[in-house]
Amino acid sequence: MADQDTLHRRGLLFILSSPSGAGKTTISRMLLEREEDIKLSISATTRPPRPNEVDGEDYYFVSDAEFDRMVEEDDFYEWAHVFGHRYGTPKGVIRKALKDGQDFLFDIDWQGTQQLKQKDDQDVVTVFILPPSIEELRRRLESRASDSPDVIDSRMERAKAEISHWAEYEYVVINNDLDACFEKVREILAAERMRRQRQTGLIPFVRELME
Ligand SMILES: Nc1nc2c(ncn2[C@@H]2O[C@H](COP(=O)(O)OP(=O)(O)O)[C@@H](O)[C@H]2O)c(=O)[nH]1
Ligand SMILES: Nc1ncnc2c1ncn2[C@@H]1O[C@H](COP(=O)(O)OP(=O)(O)O)[C@@H](O)[C@H]1O
Repeated sequence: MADQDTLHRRGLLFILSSPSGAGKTTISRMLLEREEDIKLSISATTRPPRPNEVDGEDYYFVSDAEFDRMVEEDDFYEWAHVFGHRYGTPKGVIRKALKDGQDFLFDIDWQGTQQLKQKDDQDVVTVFILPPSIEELRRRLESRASDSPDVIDSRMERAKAEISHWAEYEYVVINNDLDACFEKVREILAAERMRRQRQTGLIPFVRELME
């Protein structure tokens, strides 16, 4: 947002994707806690909540019928089937807030990333988080202890498919040491905020020099 050290600029859509278990939820939470002026884009999903999840904070947990209605009413920027459930990004206030310089964080998969890039390539920044190894990915999924062994197996299969899309992203960061990974993600955000194309206003002395 505009202050004495920054020019007025458009907001950006900061997308973090990773195979399930690589750490994007953890990194998203750190970013929202420690970084000012970025809001989470909260998705709607037909998946049931996990015990620690809160409706309206982690997701909008909706029924199949409600999701159908939202699709019919064109309420989504994009939506996709993932693990047998549906997930979508409600348009809500996003478009207007971008103009005012509000940044949004998206924790979405490669399908959603492709759709958002098609709709709004200039505002999108894409970051892919990789685990240090496949074995470590399985360990993390097991340590999260929120899924049955069958679900973990299917998440591992899906992880391999998700990883095959890594080359479609602008940035790739390996989540080995959590704090180091977080700092890299934060540096990407800081640099992207300063891109000249995002600046929509000139400070007076620059405008005078341009005249
Ligand atoms: N396309 C799309 N994918 C989403 C959306 N919200 C979440 N996802 C993806 O759905 C997948 C499953 O999410 P979740 O059930 O929370 O498990 P997670 O793997 O622990 O994040 C993840 O890959 C998310 O990135 C959305 O709005 N659109
Ligand atoms: N760098 C890391 N080292 C060790 N464990 C991690 C690291 N990053 C995340 N984890 C743990 O791995 C599990 C999966 O992380 P999570 O953020 O839920 O992944 P995702 O959202 O990508 O599915 C969680 O239990 C989390 O605490």
